[in-house]
Amino acid sequence: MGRMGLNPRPYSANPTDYKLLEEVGYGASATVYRAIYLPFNEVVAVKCLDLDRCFSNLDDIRREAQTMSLIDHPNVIKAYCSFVVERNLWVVMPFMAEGSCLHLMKIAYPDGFEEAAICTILKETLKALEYLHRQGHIHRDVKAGNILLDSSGFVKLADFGVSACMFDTGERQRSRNTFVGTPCWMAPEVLQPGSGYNSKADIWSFGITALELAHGHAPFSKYPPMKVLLMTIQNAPPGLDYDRDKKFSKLFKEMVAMCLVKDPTKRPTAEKLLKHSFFKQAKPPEVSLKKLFVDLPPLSNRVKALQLKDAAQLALKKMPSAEQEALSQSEYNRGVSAWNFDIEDLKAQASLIRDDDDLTEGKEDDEMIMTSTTSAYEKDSNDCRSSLGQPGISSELLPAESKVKLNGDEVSSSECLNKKGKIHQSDLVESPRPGKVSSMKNGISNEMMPSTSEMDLQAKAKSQTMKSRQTHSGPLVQNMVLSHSLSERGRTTERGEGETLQVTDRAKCEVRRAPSFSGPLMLPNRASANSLSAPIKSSGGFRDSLDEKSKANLVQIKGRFSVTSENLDLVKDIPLGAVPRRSSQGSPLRKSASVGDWMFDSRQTPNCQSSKEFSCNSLPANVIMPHLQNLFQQTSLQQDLIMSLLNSFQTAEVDAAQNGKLPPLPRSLENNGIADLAASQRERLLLLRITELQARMAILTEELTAEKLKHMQLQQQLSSLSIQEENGGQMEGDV
Ligand SMILES: Nc1ncnc2c1ncn2[C@@H]1O[C@H](COP(=O)(O)OP(=O)(O)OP(=O)(O)O)[C@@H](O)[C@H]1O
Repeated sequence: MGRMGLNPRPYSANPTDYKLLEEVGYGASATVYRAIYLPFNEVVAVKCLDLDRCFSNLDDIRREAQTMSLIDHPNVIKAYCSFVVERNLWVVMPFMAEGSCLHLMKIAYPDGFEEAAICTILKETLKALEYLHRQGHIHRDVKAGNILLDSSGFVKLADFGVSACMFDTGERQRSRNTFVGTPCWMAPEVLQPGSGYNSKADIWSFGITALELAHGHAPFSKYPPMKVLLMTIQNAPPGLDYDRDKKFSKLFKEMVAMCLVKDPTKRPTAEKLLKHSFFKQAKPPEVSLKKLFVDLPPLSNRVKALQLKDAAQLALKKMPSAEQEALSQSEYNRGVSAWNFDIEDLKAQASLIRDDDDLTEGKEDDEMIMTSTTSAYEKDSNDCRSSLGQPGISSELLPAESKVKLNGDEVSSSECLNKKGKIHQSDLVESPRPGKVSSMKNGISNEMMPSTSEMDLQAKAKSQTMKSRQTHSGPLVQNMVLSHSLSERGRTTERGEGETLQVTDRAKCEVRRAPSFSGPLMLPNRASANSLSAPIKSSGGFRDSLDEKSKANLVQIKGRFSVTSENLDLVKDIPLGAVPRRSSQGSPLRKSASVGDWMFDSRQTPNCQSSKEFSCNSLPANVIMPHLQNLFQQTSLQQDLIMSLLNSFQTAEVDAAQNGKLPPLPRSLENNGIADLAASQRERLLLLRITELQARMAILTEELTAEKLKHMQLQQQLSSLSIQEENGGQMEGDV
């Protein structure tokens, strides 16, 4: 790799020529440092990509770095050079002293920017997109977190981590049928692999970014990624349509609406969009943007404050993933947010969620902000405070104080609140050793939680009474997918009732690897970092475990969901409310475990009462019969689905055993050398899941049996009725 680009002043590929200073940002796979390039005594940014945490192979990364180096546009960040240092790829770039728009909003503009600033930011970003698209690139990760500002207010679009070349063929082209990007910002066509997409996907993300800049967060950003995915596909596109948006001009609303059209062919190109009247009013960046940060402390201090905030937030949420999984069992019965096996239920849930729910939650967030905002940085402190609480959960429920470790020093969240920007330089990362950057993370830990069963019970009980809806969203890590929503709520409440979270060395974990919602869908080991951003790739894990028949019928793979043409038709035909959920009891038929045939159990022959019920039934048989058939069909379908899920779990276990691998261990435990404990916990959890599925299958089987029985009885009644009718007819004839 080495030197790249057309820069007349070449930068060396020697890591010792760079003095890494403080951290100024981190993403899903990278940490960014302010650095000095010693030969020129020039400030640069060095992005240290942890190659172990990247999905791409080295060739892809090399290509991306090459792409960055060939960029030549004032609104697109270019790479001066890049080179490998141990297991990291260092990419040297211009330093953007004010960081990303996302950082800025998180620190000082939690409700978004005013329209004039948004207009300028968007126009500059659009110029970057217009250039990239003209060069044949799709950026694929347009969002506020990737729009950087320098000290003059100039705007540059960053992060080619997931960009693609429109002219690519073969493998790389095919990879564009996978999920790449960050769920909230992803266009519907990107979320539906197989349909393919092009530069218009960036226009959708651009529209979402406009909403993000207007509100301080992207639409749906508080929901788990899988829900975001469904909402993006099924709901009407978001827009500037609510009361809170009255302050925005018609032109702005119109421009956003043009971008957020589900049919990509109906979206304008970047070139055309730039000509929209909204952008005619844009002021130069140095006029409308510089004032946004003029009163703020230096970027490194802001980043530090955000890290503390993340850490405090994490301290409230974090627990060993095995515990999280166990906790989520109750929720899993019903069909959880991320791992929802009941597609119809999930669709219904998604369609019930309105964007203005976000608004309500936002207000709840705001209500938790404690003090008035006398200075921009004080705002951050307040923001920090607000982030400590789960939206909708009152401050009394929060622990008295949560402590985090920052570079070895224990810092309490209240200190974070009181610091008001006065973070001592000594707190800062000084100069990480080349190649060791990924290990220099702020540690945070929490005390071991109560036992799984205890927690589960309490979470179950408390989740019933919690009014607030789960509002996190975040990385869909394979081992953590069961951990969201209800379980989180239960846990938070529980902690709120007197449990003071403490830091122990035993359960250290990395702040940026925490399950932060509104983040990426990701595979295990993929770090969630930017809190609000990271790539998403389909796991395909579930697909692999489908049987051959299912594979043959496979029409779509959506993350962990595989929809087959077979079950698609059936699912389509099932009326939503008709799916039987209760368990019927006393079935006379039992499934033989050995042969799988239906056996009649004489001890459980229905009593007279039930027969009477049937005979008293005033509904004619021809009305009941189709309904029963329908129920029968649904129950069979559910049984099939459960069987295939069960198979998939078993296959996964067998595979793991054959490969000598267990499912990935919870990172915090792994780090603390108690991997064995974690492995056995995971085994227990898998067994639990299997048992639960089996129990569910047994219930469904019983229901099926009951329906079959009713069917038989109705048939008997029908035949006796027809015999009676025949006899009656004959008697009339005789008379
Ligand atoms: N040149 C730069 N100057 C200053 N800050 C930067 C620079 N590049 C990146 N950053 C900061 O670092 C953060 C992470 O960088 P980046 O987005 O490139 O990492 P990433 O791992 O690709 O993240 P993600 O995949 O989550 O988008 C940015 O959001 C920004 O705040």
